[in-house]
Amino acid sequence: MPETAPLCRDGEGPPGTGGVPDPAAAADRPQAGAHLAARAPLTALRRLGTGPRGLTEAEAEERLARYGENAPPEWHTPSLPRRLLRGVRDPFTAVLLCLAAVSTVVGSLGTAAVIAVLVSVSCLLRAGGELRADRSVAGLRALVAGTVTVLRRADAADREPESREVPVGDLVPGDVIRLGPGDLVPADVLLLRATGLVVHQAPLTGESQPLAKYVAGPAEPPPDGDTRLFEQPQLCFQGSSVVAGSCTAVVLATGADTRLAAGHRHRRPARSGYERSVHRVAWNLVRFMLLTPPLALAADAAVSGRGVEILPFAVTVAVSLTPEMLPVVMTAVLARNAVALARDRRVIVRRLPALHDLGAMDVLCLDKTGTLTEDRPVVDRAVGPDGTPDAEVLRWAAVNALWTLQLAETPVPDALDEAILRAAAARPEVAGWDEEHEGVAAVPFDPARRLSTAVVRTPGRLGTHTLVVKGAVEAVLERCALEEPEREALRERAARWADDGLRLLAVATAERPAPAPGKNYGTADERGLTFAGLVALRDTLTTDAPEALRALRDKGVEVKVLTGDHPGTAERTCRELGLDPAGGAVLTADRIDALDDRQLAGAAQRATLFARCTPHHKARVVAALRAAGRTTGFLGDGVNDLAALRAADVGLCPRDAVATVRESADVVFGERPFAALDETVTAGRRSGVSLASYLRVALSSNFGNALAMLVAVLLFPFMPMLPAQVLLQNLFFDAAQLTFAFDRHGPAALRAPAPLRPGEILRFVTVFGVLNAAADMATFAVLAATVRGAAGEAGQALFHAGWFTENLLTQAMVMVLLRTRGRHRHRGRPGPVAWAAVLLAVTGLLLPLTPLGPALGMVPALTPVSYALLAAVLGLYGAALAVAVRHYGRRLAAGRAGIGLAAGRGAAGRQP
Ligand SMILES: Nc1ncnc2c1ncn2[C@@H]1O[C@H](COP(=O)(O)OP(=O)(O)OP(=O)(O)O)[C@@H](O)[C@H]1O
Repeated sequence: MPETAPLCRDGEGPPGTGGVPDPAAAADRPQAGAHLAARAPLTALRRLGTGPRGLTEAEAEERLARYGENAPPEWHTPSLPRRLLRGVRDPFTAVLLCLAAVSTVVGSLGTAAVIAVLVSVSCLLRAGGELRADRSVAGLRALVAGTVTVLRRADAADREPESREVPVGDLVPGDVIRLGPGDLVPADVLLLRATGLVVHQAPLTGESQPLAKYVAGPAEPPPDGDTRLFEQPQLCFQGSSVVAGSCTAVVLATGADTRLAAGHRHRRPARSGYERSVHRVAWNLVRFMLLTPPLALAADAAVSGRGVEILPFAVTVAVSLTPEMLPVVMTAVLARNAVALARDRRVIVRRLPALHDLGAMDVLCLDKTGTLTEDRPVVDRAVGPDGTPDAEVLRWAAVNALWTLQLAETPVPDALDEAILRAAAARPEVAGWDEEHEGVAAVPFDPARRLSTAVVRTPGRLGTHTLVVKGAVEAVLERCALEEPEREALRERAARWADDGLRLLAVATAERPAPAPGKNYGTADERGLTFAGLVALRDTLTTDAPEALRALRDKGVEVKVLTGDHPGTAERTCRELGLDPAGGAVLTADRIDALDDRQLAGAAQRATLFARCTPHHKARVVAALRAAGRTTGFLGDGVNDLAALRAADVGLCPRDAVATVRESADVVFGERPFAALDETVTAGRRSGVSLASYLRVALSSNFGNALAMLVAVLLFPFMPMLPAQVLLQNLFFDAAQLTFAFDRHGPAALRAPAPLRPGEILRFVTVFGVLNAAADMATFAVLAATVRGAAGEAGQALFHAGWFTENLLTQAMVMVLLRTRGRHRHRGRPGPVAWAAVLLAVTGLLLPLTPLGPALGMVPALTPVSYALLAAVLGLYGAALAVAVRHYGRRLAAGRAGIGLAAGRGAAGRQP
């Protein structure tokens, strides 16, 4: 807050109008917010057919029927046709459609028809899967839907409104609501009163700097155009969040009429880290696919002089590279794990792809208060400047808590204020504290300033006001008129108590002459204060936190604590949790400030505890960890955690977190977070491992086949497989791969974070693709040597049948052997992938024998010698695959350990 920022005076809001709604005047449509905002609050209230005391229940009900539910735009899921259209925009589908067009032009209608079937099946499966997944997420979202504090009256005769919580969806234009720190602005609203209000409007404007909002004076010019509208001080919009301060406001527009809904229609959701990795792999493949037909044509023309007659085959090779089932498997895996988490552990995954990031997470940052502690602190003692018990200190602390709560109209007190009010109410030595003072002005608690201020009339001294300031020890002491040694001694006492695990608040007061009418208090008045004393509070650790954090560390997730609290208190908490803060040095906010981003990336990796953090520090630390290549999660519950939560790869919060945090989090825990943390991470890993398995299997098999076909077309004077055969076996392989969505994994595969590294996947695909192509080449050699008259039509039909069978058998083998990375094999009953592989192998063996075989140009009349030789090729390929997978798994493990060591050493060498 700037030094001159005003402290709001009580009663600055519009005077009451009697609140009788004027139905005849309620002609303004709710979306006409701009011109309503240009009017004085009273005129706007009248136009909306409401008053400062809100609507009656009957009016609210009638308006709800008229304007509909106040559902945020992201709750509206697109229809099936819209999803189908979106599926066509997928790069693979687009390439397939281009290839179908080329096939049609060159007269290969069969190929075009099969591609069309492939595209339709994959688009339908994908759209259906997405629809199901979105429905589940919408259902889960409803479980964490927020509420808002609204003023409503039972009927028109009822003069005093009741302030109560209603679901955000029930809000209607004309409702009068109250918002406090951490609240999400639930609709487009016009401020009636505001105290120190600061909102974050990034979801609407992209502007990351929070903006002060206040009730504009009559001299303010009216708004013109949308950009100005967001800057209007008296307007707040759905989707913004309250960073600090509080307000009473009237609802102008809800649901589809809000500015957020209007903007949302044109916005695409941002991609998660995991989605970006998949996208990178996909684009590499698309490039290869686009290169394939011209390459095949050119090479064939050079070697055997054939022309465009091989184009259908070249197109088919490109088609066979596509992992058509990628979107389907991805959506199905995510939805399945998310639904299981919600059902079994009451964990709600609000953004499905976040589950992958959770699986890849290797560092989890936690805020202390409310997450690691129970958030029900109790006052332990209150002492004066000399360290002896002093009831006056508790009295002033309670006065501050009461009046900041009342004047700032914060909907609920925070845990520390609540504890102070409880203690003051229970102690006879401070009896009457709540009647002695009358509040004048207040600035509620702000985590960036770390203090709150109330101004009260001084009893018995007309024209004198008392400023009561309460907050973090350092923040209050630096505003007190103290000699340096005295200040230092107080700091040391606070540090000693903090080491004992006590949470400390300092209290200071100052008497000031009441300002002249029209003049406000400013933050500059919070100087030269008289130190009153310290209030010490005790907080207990969440019982299941130590065990859950140990389990997490055993799974390779590093734990770091980021807190606004005193380093001593936080260090003690860390020790009780089994974390060793001293091992990596405690980073306090002032040390963080002294580091640039690069230095912070190193220091943040080493430290376990970050104390005295403002929201900005927490976000910087999270961003620094991400910049250092760590997949970072953040678990927090307060408004001071919001920026960090948004900066993290994956944001987590408990269900009772403040509304903005709940809306920004990717994962919301329905019950105690630590009871379900382990399983949530495991579910994330399960989906990450499933998807990586699918990519490994699909891509290396497709790549190997394409490579073999390209070489074969150059070696043989005929096509090694007819386009229809390639596409059919592609279809069978695709169908079998759908089972990856239901794959089971052994504990070993889930023991470490499961990131998707595009480079690693592409290297794997290249190595195993070449191995696959080598097996195919060996098959060609066997068939060429044993099939007599291969150049003739009958010989070709034999050749095709032989390769068709061998190809499906190798694909089945790849599904089983490349599914895991050697060491991670799941032991026990065969899972769905194994069964699908068996079915695929049986199809490969039997299909050429059915009437479909000859219809597709295959005659399976191979000699026993051919069969024996093909079996030998398969056996050798299987053995080579098993050895390569084992070797690869070992190298990967060694490489990761090496990387880990190197990073650790490097980081240790760089001191900030
Ligand atoms: N209601 C309050 N009034 C005055 N001072 C407060 C109040 N709440 C917190 N403080 C002070 O401000 C400091 C920072 O508070 P903040 O809410 O940012 O973090 P925290 O609650 O200490 O920890 P965490 O970041 O783990 O949630 C607190 O340690 C405390 O000293």
